[in-house]
Amino acid sequence: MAYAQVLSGIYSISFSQVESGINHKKQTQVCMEMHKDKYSISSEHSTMKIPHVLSVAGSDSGAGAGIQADLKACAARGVYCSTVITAVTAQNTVGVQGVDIVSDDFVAKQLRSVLSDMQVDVVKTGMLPSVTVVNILHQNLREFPVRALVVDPVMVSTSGDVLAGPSILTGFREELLPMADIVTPNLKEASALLGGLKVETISDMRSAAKLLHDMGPRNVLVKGGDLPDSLDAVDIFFDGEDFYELRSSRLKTHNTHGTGCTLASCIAAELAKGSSMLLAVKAAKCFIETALDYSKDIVIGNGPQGPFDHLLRLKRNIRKSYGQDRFNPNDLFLYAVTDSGMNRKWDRSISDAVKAAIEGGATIVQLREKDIETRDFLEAAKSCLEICRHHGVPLLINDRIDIALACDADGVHLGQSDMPAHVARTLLGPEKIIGISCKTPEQAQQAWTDGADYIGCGGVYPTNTKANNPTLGLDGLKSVCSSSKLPVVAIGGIGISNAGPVMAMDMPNLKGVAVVSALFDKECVLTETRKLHAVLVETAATIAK
Ligand SMILES: Cc1ncc(COP(=O)(O)OP(=O)(O)O)c(N)n1
Ligand SMILES: Cc1nc(C(=O)O)sc1CCOP(=O)(O)O
Ligand SMILES: [Mg+2]
Repeated sequence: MAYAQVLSGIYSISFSQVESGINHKKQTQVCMEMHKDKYSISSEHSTMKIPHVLSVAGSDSGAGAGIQADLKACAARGVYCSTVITAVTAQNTVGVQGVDIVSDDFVAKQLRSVLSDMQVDVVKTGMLPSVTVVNILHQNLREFPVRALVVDPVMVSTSGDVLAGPSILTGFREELLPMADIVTPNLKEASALLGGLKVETISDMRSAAKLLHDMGPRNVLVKGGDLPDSLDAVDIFFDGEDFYELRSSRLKTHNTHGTGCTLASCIAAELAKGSSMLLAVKAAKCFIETALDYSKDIVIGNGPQGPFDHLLRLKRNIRKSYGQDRFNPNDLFLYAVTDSGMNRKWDRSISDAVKAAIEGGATIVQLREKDIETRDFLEAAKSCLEICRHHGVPLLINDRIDIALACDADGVHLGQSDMPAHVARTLLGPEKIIGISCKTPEQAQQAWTDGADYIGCGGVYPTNTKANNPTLGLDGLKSVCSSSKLPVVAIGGIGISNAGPVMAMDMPNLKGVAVVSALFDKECVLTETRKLHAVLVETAATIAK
């Protein structure tokens, strides 16, 4: 019953773009009946609606991509997945040895079987081998509307084998893209959809996203995994108004077969659970990064490109896997920490300061409000949370677990004299982010044991913002980084002039810098954040060379 209530909450989240497609579900009723010594649940219809994705795609006998990847990705995200198989491929880690296309009639039959009966929330498409199949899908979606359509315009396998000819492009352009809530092409697919336009740089990706958006999909994600000379895997997300550059670290692994199918399926799964589009995309990217990292050394097959393991969650410590889902260490890249005194001095509200920092490129925000009333802190936290959620940026609260709980912030940052991390974990649960300040290797090791998600290490340089704060220097930062597996963010006296040398230390777990006065003790937060962001990006690019 509680689960049914939770789900009804999820469905109340509006999908304004797809409202016309909402499938009105039958109301269900449950009654608990007591029969002597036992309870039974009776209902006229089923009482638990499980989020449901229908994958319309080809089968991969090697099970790294296609329908098999979609099934595993949805299972990993806790979502039911039904399937319509459009083609059967004989495929392994070497390449595609054969393709047997399922007849158009039988694709139509499968679609009708599922859509007419099973209350699908989101349809995700992969390999669509002919324009006729696109027509059939289009007709079925008009007859059986769903809440969202995710189109992965598969044309070529990762091994380079062609899975759909150029004739499919007309079907995509004229029928599927105008109905799609998101389309997720890689560089080659974006170029093909745009008639051979060159898509080779981040700037090309932005232009391509805009042009593809003009074809009708509500959102576009151009995947830059194949970008040459890029330190990170950079994708461009465009929602028709704003561009977002989504970065994740590029992992050294050959086990990448099926990442495109998995990404699209994860987006579909998150949408089916009620997520907004940007959060769905971010969660999907984070899942891929975690799965690739977990699978980087597994050996399946003798070919150049192996599959990865979607179901790591089953094999890992539950808390850590939850942790990986909702916390992406790359979010520590530019960490904005507020200070009410500084914002008061410059006559702006906390929420205006936070908004400007995010617009300038801050990737995570901490409210560190040492001298305001609890009631005012809570109000400020709620309005900042709204801004942060809108931009997909996590919001943490300094010291005050009560405030974090009351406004449902994404987590807390705690110092050595604050509540111990393991107690905070018990109070906050497995999904919240916990950061711990550490100045020594011993504290860093304890933070890991206590279940923290990241370390804040400082003061790297002398600071006026925190009284009597010892300065560790770059050497102190290095020794904390080397003694922990946790991601680290450097803090203390960092600004535009000295952020470069911090990041240039190139410690693998040093993910970014946290700053207070460099952003907030300035007249224009937006300008200062942009400048610092540019310095960090430039340093990262230099290191990559
Ligand atoms: C990212 C980050 N790192 C360190 C700190 C300092 O936290 P703490 O030691 O609890 O000191 P106060 O901030 O509470 O004065 C931080 N806030 N953020
Ligand atoms: C809040 C805080 N914690 C520190 C630590 O060393 O743990 S230094 C610090 C203040 C950082 O402010 P600024 O960027 O203005 O120097
Ligand atoms: Mg503290």
